Amino acid sequence: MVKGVNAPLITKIVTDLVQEERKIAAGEKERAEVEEIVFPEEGSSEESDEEAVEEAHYFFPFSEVLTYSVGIIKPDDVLAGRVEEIKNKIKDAGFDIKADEKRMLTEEQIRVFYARKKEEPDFDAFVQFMKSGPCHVLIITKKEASDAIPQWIDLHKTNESAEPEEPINLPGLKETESLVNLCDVEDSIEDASRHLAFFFPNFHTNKGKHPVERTLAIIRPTLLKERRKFLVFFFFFNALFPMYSGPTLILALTRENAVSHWRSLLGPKILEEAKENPESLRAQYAIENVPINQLHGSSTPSDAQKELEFFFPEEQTFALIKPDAAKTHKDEIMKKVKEAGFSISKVKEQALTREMAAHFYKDHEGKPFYEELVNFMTQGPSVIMVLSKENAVEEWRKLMGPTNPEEAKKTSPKSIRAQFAHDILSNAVHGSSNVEHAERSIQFAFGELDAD
Ligand SMILES: Nc1ncnc2c1ncn2[C@@H]1O[C@H](COP(=O)(O)OP(=O)(O)OP(=O)(O)O)[C@@H](O)[C@H]1O
Repeated sequence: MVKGVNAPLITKIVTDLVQEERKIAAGEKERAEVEEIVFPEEGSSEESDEEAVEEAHYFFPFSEVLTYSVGIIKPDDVLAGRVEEIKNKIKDAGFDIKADEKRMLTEEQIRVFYARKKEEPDFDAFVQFMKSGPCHVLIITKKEASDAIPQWIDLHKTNESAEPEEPINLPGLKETESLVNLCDVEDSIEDASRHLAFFFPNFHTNKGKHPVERTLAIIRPTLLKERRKFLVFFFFFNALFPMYSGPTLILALTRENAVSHWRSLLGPKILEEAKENPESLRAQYAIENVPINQLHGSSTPSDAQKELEFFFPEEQTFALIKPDAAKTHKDEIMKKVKEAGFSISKVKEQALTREMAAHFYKDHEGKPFYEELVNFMTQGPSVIMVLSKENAVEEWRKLMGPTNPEEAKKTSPKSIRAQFAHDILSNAVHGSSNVEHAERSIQFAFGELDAD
């Protein structure tokens, strides 16, 4: 019970507010402007423009490095169930594993990868050994923005030059084990990129002359309300994922050196200083009698990363290329995945067990096509992937297209199912239907089962 309050007045206020909300929802009234959120500006990270430019070459997103290596875990270690252990040691040594595929290597692949050893007397026997069982082919990167390869070279060199009794040891490795012994990696950057193209033709490393970078741009409420035409400007950037958060427009802008480029277009953050440069956007779009600048841009690539992760968090989904499509259209489908902007966080080729197929399709148990579906899904290797992107679950479903390829051809002719599906059962790809399913499937396919 509330005492000492003007109940009729409170009732009136609440009723008025509800009425107002209804009018806003019906589009009859505009919402009153809310107090502006002030974002930390460049001052929070006192870095010069030069430094920002300097840092900008570590292309965004997510501090990925430009150099990748291909590593091979040999059949004896795979047979002995040591793959996870070796992968963990690679990670503990500061490397990141971008992809992992279990494969039977062909003689050609072995001879190409180990070309540097071809003069060794027992090379043919070694090739036969490598063909004796499945290997794990890894894409390895260094986590920080530094080159992955030199560290492998260092390890290799140290290993070769050291006394035989004193192999280099990394923490956690047995005396006779070095990373070089555990997982073969090529010696040079040139070899690395050649092998990457050879083993993972569709793995996109973003190695361009002008690496693409992203930055966050914010158009503050007052300007947004007054100058909507300003948005035309963003055609000069590749403005992705426009999102309205109340009355503020938040954009992820993409181009080479996006952070420093956007900052230089904005001009100084202090309006008085900006006005000295009338070409600057902050000067052009200053609002009379409003002392705050109307446009925000990330100060540095690392600030951009933090801000973008906050406003556009990356999502993961579970995706699978079904057995018949994996056999016939794998490369084309992987290409479409890349072109749609997904990063492939994990990938492996594996034939589903009945248990796995039943797990992925448990909602369909009892349906007339269930048995046929499980049989179909277990008939050969599938390509199993974790895909990352903003809004990944929905985006992947959109890229897959409708379940039935006949419908897909009509409504989404560019979708994977329109282009590569055979029929409603054999429809090329699978994707989780929501984030919870995706998490469970990822755990099921790459967590517990991998550890077995
Ligand atoms: N009527 C049907 N006849 C035969 N197979 C079917 C039929 N309906 C669905 N399927 C199979 O079952 C799978 C799961 O069906 P669901 O309705 O969940 O489709 P989806 O969500 O588009 O596909 P997925 O779950 O594979 O991503 C389909 O991908 C397809 O292989």
